[in-house]
Amino acid sequence: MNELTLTRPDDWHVHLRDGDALSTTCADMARYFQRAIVMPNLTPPVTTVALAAQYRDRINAAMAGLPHTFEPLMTLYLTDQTSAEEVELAANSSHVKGVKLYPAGATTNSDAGVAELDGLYPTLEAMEKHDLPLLIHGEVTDHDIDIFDREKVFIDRHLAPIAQRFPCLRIVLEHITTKDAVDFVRESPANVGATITVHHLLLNRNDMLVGGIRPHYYCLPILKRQLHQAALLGAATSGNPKFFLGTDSAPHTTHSKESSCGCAGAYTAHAAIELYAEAFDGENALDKLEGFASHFGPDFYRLPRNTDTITLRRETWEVPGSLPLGTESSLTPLRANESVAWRVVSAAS
Ligand SMILES: NC(=O)N[C@@H](CC(=O)O)C(=O)O
Ligand SMILES: [Zn+2]
Ligand SMILES: [Zn+2]
Repeated sequence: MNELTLTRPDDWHVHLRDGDALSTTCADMARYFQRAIVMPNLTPPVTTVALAAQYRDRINAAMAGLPHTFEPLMTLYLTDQTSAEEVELAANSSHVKGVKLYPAGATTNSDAGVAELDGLYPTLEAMEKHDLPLLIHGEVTDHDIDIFDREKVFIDRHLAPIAQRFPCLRIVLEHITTKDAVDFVRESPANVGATITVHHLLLNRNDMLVGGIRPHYYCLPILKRQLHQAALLGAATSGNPKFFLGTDSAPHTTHSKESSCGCAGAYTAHAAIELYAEAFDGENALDKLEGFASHFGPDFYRLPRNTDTITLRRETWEVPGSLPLGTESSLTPLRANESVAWRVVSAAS
């Protein structure tokens, strides 16, 4: 297959950042995605419906003048202080589509996250009652737990009990990286789903660490061994509607990643749907891309599927070595100075 037409896709997990950065992060997202679930890990974090509305306005303002715009779907950052009233307000708002749980210290800008998960139960009860999805960065932060085991231990210690106690709560385990996560989600009821990034489909820890350390492949949860990558590819291309597209495109300046203590996050928004096409092509599963990229996400979030299409063609193009991040900074995108095998040739609307 050399050409593929899909319902226009959406991205169910992205970091757009704020301020000046929005001018480039939004433009990259608006290339082909119609909607995106926007992560709330700003400094300070987006903790209320009012702050989310202001952030959405800044995103929409940054898109003025673009040929195509996308619709930002906002999220709240869950803290020990998130009240049942705020949850109800969010559920009744038109713009907030989920609440994001970051275990304190688990990832970039998660210092305000939750330290004691048991204390959250009244908030989760309100979310279940008002049918507001819980989105999770699923890693424990205990110092004695090896970084490669943190997702599995989170599932065993925290996610399994939460899913059991709140059987009607819709849960998205974000950016899954292990066979353990695939198995947990697959075996859970239909209210538990997962997003999968394109970098976790295309790479494993050997790509990051053999022959030299590649800081632009460093993200959290960290790339795992090849058997986990294979399980993710299997899940994404299975046609199971529990698994859907979430890029976790997370810009950091080149300078802050190429450092003695580099930041976690991979930038993929410049080539996201094209790289997913490569990953699915590698599995001979291009026929499964549309479900994963364009159908299962809106179905899970109970939003309408998009009605227009994009067309990809097998055609090689080069990714620049550096891209602007806002007007002042630059970042190193995934595949910098290398080629991508698929290109979008038309986006009808
Ligand atoms: N994935 C990452 O490595 N980084 C994300 C945060 C996150 O999604 O955990 C970021 O905001 O930079
Ligand atoms: Zn995360
Ligand atoms: Zn993320």
